[in-house]
Amino acid sequence: MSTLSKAADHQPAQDNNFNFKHKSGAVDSETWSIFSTTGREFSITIATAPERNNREIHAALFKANVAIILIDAACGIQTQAKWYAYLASSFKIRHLILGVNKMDQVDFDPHIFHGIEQDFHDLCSHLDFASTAIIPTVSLQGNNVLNPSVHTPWYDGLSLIDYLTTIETARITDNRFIFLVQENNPANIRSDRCNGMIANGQITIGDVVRIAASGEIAQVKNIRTLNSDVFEARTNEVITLALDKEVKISCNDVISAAHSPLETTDQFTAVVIWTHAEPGLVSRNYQLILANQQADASITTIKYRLDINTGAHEACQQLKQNDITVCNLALNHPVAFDTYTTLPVLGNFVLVDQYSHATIATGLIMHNLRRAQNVHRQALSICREDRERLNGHKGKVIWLTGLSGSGKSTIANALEKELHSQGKRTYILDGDNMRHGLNKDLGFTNADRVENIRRVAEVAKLMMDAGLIVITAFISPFRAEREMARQLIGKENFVEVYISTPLEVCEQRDPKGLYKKARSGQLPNMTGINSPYEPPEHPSLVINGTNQNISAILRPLLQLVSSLQ
Ligand SMILES: Nc1ncnc2c1ncn2[C@@H]1O[C@H](COP(=O)(O)OS(=O)(=O)O)[C@@H](OP(=O)(O)O)[C@H]1O
Ligand SMILES: Nc1ncnc2c1ncn2[C@@H]1O[C@H](COP(=O)(O)OP(=O)(O)O)[C@@H](O)[C@H]1O
Repeated sequence: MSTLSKAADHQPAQDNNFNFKHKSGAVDSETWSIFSTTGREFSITIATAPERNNREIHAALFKANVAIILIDAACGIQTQAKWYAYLASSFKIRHLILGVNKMDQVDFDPHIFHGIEQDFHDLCSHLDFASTAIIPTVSLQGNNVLNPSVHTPWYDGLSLIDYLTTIETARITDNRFIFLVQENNPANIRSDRCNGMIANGQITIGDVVRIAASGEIAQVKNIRTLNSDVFEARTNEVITLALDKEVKISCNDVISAAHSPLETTDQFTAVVIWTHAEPGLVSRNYQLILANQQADASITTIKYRLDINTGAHEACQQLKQNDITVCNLALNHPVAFDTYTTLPVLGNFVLVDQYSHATIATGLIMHNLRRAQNVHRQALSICREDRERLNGHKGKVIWLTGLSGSGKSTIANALEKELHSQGKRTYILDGDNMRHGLNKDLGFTNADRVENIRRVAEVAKLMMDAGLIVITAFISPFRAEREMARQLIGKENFVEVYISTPLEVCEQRDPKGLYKKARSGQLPNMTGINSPYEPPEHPSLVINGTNQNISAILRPLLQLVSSLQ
C-alpha cells in the first residue's frame, strides 16, 4: 500500500521541519520506517504484493490511522489498488489517500489526473472512510510529497506531508478495560491473582472486574508491574492483578470491568480475508486465534464475496487467495468477543491451518449470531452409558478410509456380519447409501466432500451415542476431515482403518466403471485420478486390500474392535 518512506528518502534536505529518523525491518522485513514533522510522528508499514499479505501486514492495518495507496498515473486504478482500498475500509482505517504517482511520465497532464479522480470517487462510493484525498505526485523528485509542485498548477490541494499533518487520527473510542490473562497454569484453577496484559483501557486499585468465561466478579486489591506495585496501569502494560477473593482463572481468560461485561459467542458473522493459496472450505476445521483465546472454528456459510471491481456481492462456494468475503463461523466453544467496529482488540481474529500452523485468513467480527445465544442443549434422562449397558458393549466408531474400489464396503459388510453374529448392535454408514439420502445435495468437489464427511461424522456420533458400533465406509480423502471426525467423536471412541489398495488394483476392479469414465474425461473429480487422496499418517490399522482372504483381513480388525470394549 504505502511507499511513502521511499519518497521521503528523496526529499531535498533543506526542509527543517521534516525529520527522517529511522528505517528498519523490525515488523516485516524492510517494510516500515518512522519520520516526524513538527508536532507529529509517523510510522509507516509498506504492504507490497497482495500475496505477501501476512499476519504482520494485517497487524499494521489493524493499528493504522491512514492508508496511502500509490498508483502509477499511466496505469490508473488497477485491481490491486482497489483490493487495498477495500482492505483498508474493512479494517476501519478512517482515512484514505490515493497518490497518483509518476505524473512526470504523463507530462503532468491534468486530464489524466481528473479521469483517475473520477474513478477514485466511484470506488470510494462503495467504501467506508471518514475522509479521502487524491494527490498528484512524483515521489522520486518529491513533487507534492513534501512541498507543492510547480508542475501541477491545476492542483490546489495540499502536499502529501502537509495533508498528513492535518488529519485527525483518533481511532479507538472505546476505552473499556480489557485484560488478557496469560498464565501457564492448568485450566480452571481457582486463584486470587493472575498475570496478563492490558489490551485496552486502564485499571485502578479498587476497581471491580469480571471474568468473561465464568462471570465471576472480584475487586482489584493490588497491581504489580515487573518491578513495582502501582496504583493504576494502562494499555499494553504487562501486570499481575491481585484480587480480593479466589476466582476460576484459565490461561486464556479475558477480564473486563464488572460494569461493562463482555459477551461470549460460538457463532458469528465476520469479514474474512483469505490469504492462503490453499482455498478455504465450508465445514473444514481451522484454528481460530482471537486475542489470547483459541478455538476450533469452521465456516458454516459463505454469505458473499466482494467483487472489488464493482462492489457487488457475489455468491461463492469456497474462499480463494485474497478474497474479501462475509461468512458465518461456528466455534467448538464460546470466546469473549466484541464487534471489530466497537472494540478492535476483541473483534479481530486469525485462522490458522491445523497442520502447517500457517496463518490462512484474517477476520473482523461484524455481529454475533443470535442463534448462538438461543440454542441450548437439551438434557436427556437416558444417557449413552444406560444404552450401552442394555446393549452389553460400548458404542464406537470404526472409520474405514480408502480409494473407491479399495474394498471398504466389502470389509465393512464382513465385519458387521461377524459382530452381529456375536450379538453386537451395529450399523454401517456407507458412502453410496448416504449420498442417496441425507447427502443427496452433495457432489464430489473438495467443498462437498468436506461437508459430506462433516455430516457423516455427526451422524456417526449420534449413533455411537445410541450405543451402537458404527462402521463408516467413505473414501474420506482428506486428513483434515478425518481428524475433525476423530475430535468430534472423541479419540477414545474412534479408530481409523486404512484400506490400502493400490490405485492400479482399484482401477482394474472398477465395479462401477467410474475409473474408466474418469480416464476418458467423462468424470471430473474422481479420487486418485483428478482429485487427491491423502493416506492416513498414523492409522490404528492398515489393511492390505489386495488380500483375497477375507478371514485374514477380518482377524486384526476384530481384535482391534474387541480391544476397544
Ligand atoms: N468423482 C468421484 N470420486 C469418487 N467417488 C465417486 C465419484 N463419483 C461417484 N462416486 C461414488 O461415490 C462413492 C464415494 O462417496 P464418498 O461419500 O465415500 O466420497 S467422499 O468421502 O466424500 O470423498 C464411491 O463409492 P465407493 O466406490 O464405495 O468408494 C463411488 O461409487
Ligand atoms: N480383498 C479383496 N480381494 C479381491 N476383490 C475385492 C476385495 N475386496 C473387495 N473386492 C472387490 O472389489 C470391488 C470393490 O469393492 P468395494 O467393497 O465395493 O470397494 P469400495 O467400497 O472401497 O468402493 C468389488 O467388486 C469387490 O468384490
